[in-house]
Amino acid sequence: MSAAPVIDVRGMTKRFGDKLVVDAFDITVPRGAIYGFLGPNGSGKTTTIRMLCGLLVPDAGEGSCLGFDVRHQAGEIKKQVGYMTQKFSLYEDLSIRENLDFVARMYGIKNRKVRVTTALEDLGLADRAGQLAGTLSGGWKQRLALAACLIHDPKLLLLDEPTAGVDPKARRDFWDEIRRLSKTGVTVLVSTHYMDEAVQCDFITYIAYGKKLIDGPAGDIPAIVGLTTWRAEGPELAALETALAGQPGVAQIARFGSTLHVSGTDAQALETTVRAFEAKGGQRWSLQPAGLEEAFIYLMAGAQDNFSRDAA
Ligand SMILES: Nc1ncnc2c1ncn2[C@@H]1O[C@H](COP(=O)(O)OP(=O)(O)OP(=O)(O)O)[C@@H](O)[C@H]1O
Repeated sequence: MSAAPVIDVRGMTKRFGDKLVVDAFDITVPRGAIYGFLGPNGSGKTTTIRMLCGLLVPDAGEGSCLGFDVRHQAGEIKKQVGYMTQKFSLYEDLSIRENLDFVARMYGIKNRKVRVTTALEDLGLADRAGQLAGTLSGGWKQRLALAACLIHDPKLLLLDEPTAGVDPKARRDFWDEIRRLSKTGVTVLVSTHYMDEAVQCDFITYIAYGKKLIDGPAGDIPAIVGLTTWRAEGPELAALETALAGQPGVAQIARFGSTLHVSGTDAQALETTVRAFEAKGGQRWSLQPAGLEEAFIYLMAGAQDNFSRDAA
């Protein structure tokens, strides 16, 4: 029997004043999946996550999270979800151990001391358990935050831009941990602005202005976005890039190592442009299977603050 989805909601809607921040959002997240949540700043990702874990009451919409009704069983959901907020939300003037112990107390964990000690060991921080959280680097703070949101063994992790501002090595370590958790059956919904994180997800959903625009298995996203990509190799790529900008069919030019990937959604117009450049000689051109990287760059290229016009 296939397991029921861990999140299954429809029509989730939230307004703040007269601003429609999340507009009839649907999502179905299978058990054990890593689901990437992408979108420009201010597109409603945090608001959606907060509705899913019972911290915000939706104005409309229905469904379940971990088998509990999102509208009427928020208390149950909160107990069983691990939510890592965008901003470090632990106590900077408590030590690492004290922070974990505090969170473990809140969840009423049995064998609290043992659990905290295990979490410290898993975190690689057992030697520095007495260090104040406020003195940790960004990467270690993020690991501490992850350990805190795992202390009650949640079956669902909601991670809101968990690696913003941490270095690539810490990000890789973090993702190794996320993949390990996913293999044990933990389900993960993670919002991100990073391509190297998006490519690690099994599914991706993309929202803008509170509306879902794209949703599907990560491998299907390039086809859904509908990009055609041509690859140019050879000398003088910087000059080529400048010359290509704004040409018919060229929506995006991205440098990948020593090649240029030129993409657009109008395959015909793009090919006409590419053939014209090819005829001039200089670079070798080949059609490149559409990849998630190009699709991600394309989606995020329009990523300005969605509601910035309202702030004026
Ligand atoms: N409590 C609130 N009261 C009023 N407006 C809010 C509130 N919370 C969020 N907003 C607004 O709702 C919109 C969506 O915000 P949200 O934080 O959900 O977006 P986001 O996609 O998570 O953004 P980011 O990627 O920058 O974290 C923004 O315009 C934000 O200013």
